[in-house]
Amino acid sequence: MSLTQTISLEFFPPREESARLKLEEAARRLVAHRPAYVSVTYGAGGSTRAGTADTVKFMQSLGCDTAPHLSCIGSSRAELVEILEGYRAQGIRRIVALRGDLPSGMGRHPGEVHYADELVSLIREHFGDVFHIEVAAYPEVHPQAGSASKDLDHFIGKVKAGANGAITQYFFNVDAYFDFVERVQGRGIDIPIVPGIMPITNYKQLARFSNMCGAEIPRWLEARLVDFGDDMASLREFGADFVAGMAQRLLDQGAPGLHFYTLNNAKATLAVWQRLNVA
Ligand SMILES: NC(=O)C1=CN([C@@H]2O[C@H](COP(=O)(O)OP(=O)(O)OC[C@H]3O[C@@H](n4cnc5c(N)ncnc54)[C@H](O)[C@@H]3O)[C@@H](O)[C@H]2O)C=CC1
Ligand SMILES: Nc1nc(=O)c2c([nH]1)NC[C@@H]1CN(c3ccc(C(=O)N[C@@H](CCC(=O)O)C(=O)O)cc3)CN21
Repeated sequence: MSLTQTISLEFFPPREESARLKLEEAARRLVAHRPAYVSVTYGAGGSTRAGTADTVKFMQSLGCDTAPHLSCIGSSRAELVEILEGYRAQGIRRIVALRGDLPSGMGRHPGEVHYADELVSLIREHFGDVFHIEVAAYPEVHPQAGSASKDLDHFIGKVKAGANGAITQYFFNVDAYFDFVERVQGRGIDIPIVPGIMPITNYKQLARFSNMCGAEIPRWLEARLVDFGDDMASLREFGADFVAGMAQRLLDQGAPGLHFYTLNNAKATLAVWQRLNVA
């Protein structure tokens, strides 16, 4: 790793007491390695806005630079501004600005702010440069995008609206990442685009989520993962080797850092780090 490459972590708000203890333990273990910042999801997997606020406070209590995710879908401008005012008052200076996932079965989504670029504009309009803003990027193309080029245009729109950096959807094809970065740079944009890294610990869960969010599991990788069946220990070992190999190539070929989707599980992320030589 070079000195400028950053490691950041993502957590999600727990839904119940046992999950809260798990999150707190995982966060303490991972934060000991001093990530550049941590992010906390909003609305993912049935979590609530209050859950994000609590988890954000907990991460701040550990001394972390903390970036709450903020989804705009279904919220009014006034609600979004109110949330941001609260964050500013509690010392938050970094936001991950997202559209958010559409509740399934809905057609055109309600609310006043429909896409992430409008949320970025709203933040800049009301708060100037108070917040450092990260947005999402899709090296394998967002599943709801009309085309790869339209998706790229929408990404550029978010940057022009004022985003400082981007975190990618997870992927298992390194070439897709570098192709995306090249296309963005070809449009004269040079914000850091940090690969989002998903540890592999559970094939069925990974397959379900990947199908939903449009991340491709390459055929050969899927076949290898399926082969482990119920042998979770071997699958985790193979998964950590694979993800670490990919992460190392990303760093070696110039990615500006790595953002780990920890899923509130310290072990899986630590297993990748051990193989990476970053601790
Ligand atoms: N780092 C993270 O937390 C990541 C989160 N996600 C999730 O993915 C979901 C999608 O959010 P974002 O990427 O922020 O949404 P976005 O608003 O940037 O894009 C969503 C979709 O709408 C299209 N689109 C964007 N602007 C448009 C416009 N003006 N007109 C027509 N179509 C437009 C895009 O091409 C894309 O298909 C979020 O729920 C987010 O949580 C995905 C990847 C990484
Ligand atoms: N479209 C989309 N929405 C998101 O919320 C999102 C992304 N993409 N990509 C990046 C990260 C990854 N996120 C994820 C990825 C997987 C699970 C997942 O597998 N959840 C489990 C439950 C996890 C647990 O409770 O331990 C599940 O079965 O759905 C959750 C959030 C959240 N982020």
